[in-house]
Amino acid sequence: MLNSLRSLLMPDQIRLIRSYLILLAVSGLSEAGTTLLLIPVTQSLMTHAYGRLESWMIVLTIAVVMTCLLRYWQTMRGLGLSVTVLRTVQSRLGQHMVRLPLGWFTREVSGQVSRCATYGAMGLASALSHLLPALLSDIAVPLLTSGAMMLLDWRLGIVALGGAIGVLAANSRISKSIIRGEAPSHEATVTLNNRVIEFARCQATLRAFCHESAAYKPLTQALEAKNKAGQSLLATTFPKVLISGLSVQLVFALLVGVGLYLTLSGGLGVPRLMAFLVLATRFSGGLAMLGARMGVLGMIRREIERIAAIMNEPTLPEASHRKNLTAPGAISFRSVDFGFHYGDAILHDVTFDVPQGSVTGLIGPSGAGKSTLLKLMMRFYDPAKGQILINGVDLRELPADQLMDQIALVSQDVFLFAGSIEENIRIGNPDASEETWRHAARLARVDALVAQRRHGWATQVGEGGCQLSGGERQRVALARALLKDAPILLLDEASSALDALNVAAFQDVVRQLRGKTTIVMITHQLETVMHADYLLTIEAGRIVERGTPADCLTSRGYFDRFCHERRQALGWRLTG
Ligand SMILES: Nc1ncnc2c1ncn2[C@@H]1O[C@H](COP(=O)(O)OP(=O)(O)OP(=O)(O)O)[C@@H](O)[C@H]1O
Repeated sequence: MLNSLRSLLMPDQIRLIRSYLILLAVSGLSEAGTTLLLIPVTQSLMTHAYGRLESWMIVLTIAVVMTCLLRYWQTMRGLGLSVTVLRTVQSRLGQHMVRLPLGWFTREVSGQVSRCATYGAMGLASALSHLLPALLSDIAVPLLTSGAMMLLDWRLGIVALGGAIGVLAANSRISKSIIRGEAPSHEATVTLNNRVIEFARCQATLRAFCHESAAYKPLTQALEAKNKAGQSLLATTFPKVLISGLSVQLVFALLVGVGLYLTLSGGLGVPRLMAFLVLATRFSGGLAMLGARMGVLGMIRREIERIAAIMNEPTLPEASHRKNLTAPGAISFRSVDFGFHYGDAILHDVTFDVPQGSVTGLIGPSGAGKSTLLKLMMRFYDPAKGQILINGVDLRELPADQLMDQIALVSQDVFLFAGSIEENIRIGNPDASEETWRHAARLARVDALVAQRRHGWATQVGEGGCQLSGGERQRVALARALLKDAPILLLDEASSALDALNVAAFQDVVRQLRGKTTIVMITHQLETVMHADYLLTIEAGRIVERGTPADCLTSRGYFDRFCHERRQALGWRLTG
């Protein structure tokens, strides 16, 4: 467990946990020692030795006060530590996830991640502040009380120790089998989380295609599966918990029986029997709690292992030193092969150069691999073979932040953060002056859209930008990308959702940046393509044409067909 914790926490936090454990042990010993003082107190009481009783009562009072103070100190330390640990685990999880290859973020991990970041991290934090103190005290109490019984009569001590070992061994087996049985319930919970996220995200599609979105079948099935898994966990756990409780009661009965037998046979006086019964009650209470908490600890250990498994997912190897990029903006692909999954090739032997400051149009049929090329330029994935270079430097040799400084992206699926239009644009460069960001917004024609809104720049865009139209979202995203002022601008279908007027405005932006910024754009707009300096045509993951639009036309391949189809469509629209 400590090993898993090491991968989640900072070394100084591990040290803090160690010193906290020592404090817990001291506090647990103090509590158990206080319990032990009940022996002389009870004995003095039973033998009417009131003088000694008074002295023992003073010692007991001091011990109780000390235990309370230690408890208070330990509680405060525990709470502070649990808050720190919760924050650390959640932020390290976040930091790690931004370095994972995008391929890891399939839909099916969102439920697992959200469970780990909330339930798992909270479980770990509360284990430190609540479970561990109780657990240590549960360990200390049976240990010390059985030691005290040993002092009263060695036979009682032996029975207590033997009983404790038997109960703990049984409980360890029981908690292991409960944890094994919990796996299907955990899987069902993760699946349910995934379905709930999907249900919330895909409401529009659900309403359009499912007559009753409330009865979305995969969600209903996931709920049923979760219920079934929960019930079956309960059914298998209940008898085990019962056995665990019974085993403690058996040990208690055995202790009482042996105590009574020893008293009746004259081996133990009544005052000692009374002291023993007090100890036996405390002993069995502690033992019962220990059994229950061992099970909870096992569950939390599983949660820690699940978080650690995410933290151990290999990140994309990253260079630590920034490189000197003398003329940033040039992009080169050298014999690149790529597939999202092992053995599944999407791009084959892709080689091309994009000169610095040029405008390059990327065209090709749907599914040919155009967006994948842009994702590789952003290093969302590494190629299986070959090299991708920016200004002659392999992407793998650039630290992630330096690479991200080089590139701005307007993707196919524009994502805006819940907040105002202004905030969404300023994400592109939070330090930009008002004049600069407004200039970027004007270039992307966001000012026109803002002019129609009552709240102007403060207009809220909603989660993911849902309160804006597709074209409006793209203009805000374009302004954000322009504000970043990166040497490379990648545009993926950025004009597909814009109307004719906005397409023209969009082309204006491209014209304005030509020569200063390297632009690679995926577009299906004929006019935009014709204004590109160079074209790259990709079919089935292979570059089949490259050169100026005029060069590509002469090869009478995909680009020729593309122009023909667009002109026909235009003619159809004009006459239809
Ligand atoms: N995350 C992914 N995992 C597995 N396969 C993927 C993934 N993303 C894309 N693909 C597959 O890779 C291929 C290329 O996809 P890509 O999105 O690059 O095509 P595209 O040329 O941009 O298409 P479009 O013009 O329709 O957007 C497709 O067959 C697609 O199914």
